[in-house]
Amino acid sequence: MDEPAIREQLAMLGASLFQRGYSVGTAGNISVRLPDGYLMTPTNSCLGRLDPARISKLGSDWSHVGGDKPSKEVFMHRAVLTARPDAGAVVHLHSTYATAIGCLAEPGETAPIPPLTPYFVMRVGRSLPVIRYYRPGDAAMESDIHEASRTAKAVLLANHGPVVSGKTLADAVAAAEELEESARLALLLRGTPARTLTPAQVDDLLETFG
Ligand SMILES: O=C(O)[C@@H](O)C(=O)COP(=O)(O)O
Ligand SMILES: [Zn+2]
Repeated sequence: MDEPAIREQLAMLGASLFQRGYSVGTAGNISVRLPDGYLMTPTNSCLGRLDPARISKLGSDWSHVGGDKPSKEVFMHRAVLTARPDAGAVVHLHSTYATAIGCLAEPGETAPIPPLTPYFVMRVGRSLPVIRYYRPGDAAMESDIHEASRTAKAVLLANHGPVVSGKTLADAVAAAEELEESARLALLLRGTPARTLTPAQVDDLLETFG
């Protein structure tokens, strides 16, 4: 896909997330890797009303080269995209159930959502590291997120929300949606003797689809 098509897709998927309640107000931000840099949602923009032409463009050195002022979370996105060379996009949301889990889990935990269903394992993977609280936009979060992202497709920011990567923008959005539904399921089943997938079943999924 060329850059104009990616800009259109970003606006379309942002609107889709917004319309289905995965993002409210001006919460969340999205980045996409390009051959010559990155696209990023502008700061204080609503994912539901992105103008493709005004989406921020950053150069390969992450400097702002076009469009509106980028999200204040450039460091968050840079942390993931530099740790995961195969990742083409990053989606950060404040989706309700994942954020709730991020308020319950201890920083340092790596599996705050149990492997209840195959699709969670297939989309998000074995681990979802919980990163300690940082003030939104704090550049200090970059090294923690970078380190955790070397071995995890997604991380959960304590008391803030999920940060999810994917090979493509569509993959990252699908994984963010799956993470939210799995968080919802985990909270629905909290305190019950729900059966989880076994380690062997998780291994089998990752070997087959990972
Ligand atoms: O939580 C925050 O403030 C940010 O992480 C966020 O979600 C929106 O910030 P901008 O992308 O700068 O609008
Ligand atoms: Zn945020």
